[in-house]
Amino acid sequence: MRQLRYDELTVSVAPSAEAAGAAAAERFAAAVRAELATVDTGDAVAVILATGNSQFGFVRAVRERDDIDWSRLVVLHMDEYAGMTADHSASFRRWFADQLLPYVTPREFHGIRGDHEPVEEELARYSKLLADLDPAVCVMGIGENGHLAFNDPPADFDTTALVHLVDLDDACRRQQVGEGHFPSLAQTPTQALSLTVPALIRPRTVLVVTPEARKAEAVRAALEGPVTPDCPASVLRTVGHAQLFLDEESAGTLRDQVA
Ligand SMILES: O=P(O)(O)OC[C@H]1O[C@](O)(CO)[C@@H](O)[C@@H]1O
Repeated sequence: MRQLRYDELTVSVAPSAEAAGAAAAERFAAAVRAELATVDTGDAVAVILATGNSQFGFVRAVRERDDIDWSRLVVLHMDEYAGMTADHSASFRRWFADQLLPYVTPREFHGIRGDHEPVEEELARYSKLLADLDPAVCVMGIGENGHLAFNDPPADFDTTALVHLVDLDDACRRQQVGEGHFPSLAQTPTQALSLTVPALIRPRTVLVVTPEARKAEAVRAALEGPVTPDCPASVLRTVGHAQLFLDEESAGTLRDQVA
């Protein structure tokens, strides 16, 4: 795996999406073991995990590992469409029900109830969970528009909120149609509940898994462009405890291969 560095950010380039996910899963397992060693025996550690096609390599690798004590992990996630029921095929809670929970049994899994009314109550509930559990590790992806969770550009880097209601931009919504989650743009939700950028980068270990050629432009902007809310993922270059896992395709347009 090639190692690059952009400002404070370590970037690892794996030969394939599967290898990038496996490398992130190995780092995740090590970070979890280190965190568990710092708490009392029997106590749990909270982690934030992402969903989406970019996370398949990671989730497939992490659920097969035998060195993660899931009984001592509390799993949170980072976003859900507003109004979305948990059984809809595009629901991010459904993603966990399909991709992770049949394979491993965390002590607790807390889904974001996108369909809860009023939405302010759900934002407050999830914000309190995050504040109380203080997650130690976050694993996420980068969207085609450079977003982190559902923080589309321009993202708020300075908010003191942990979870907020956001409008989804057309690029983000088009990606969801392109991936087959919704039949058309008109049927794609326009709002979501999302962890904020400060909440996503607050954990002591931040692992970002972003394979595939369709992410290459967002990756190039995040690493080689300015650090700006117009490219939300560029904030990762200011985070000393983050590591980005690419494959050769998503790293394919990087001009300055900084060793
Ligand atoms: O994996 P995808 O679908 O490319 O998405 C990248 C990021 O966007 C989201 O799917 C939606 O915000 C995140 O959960 C994920 O980390």
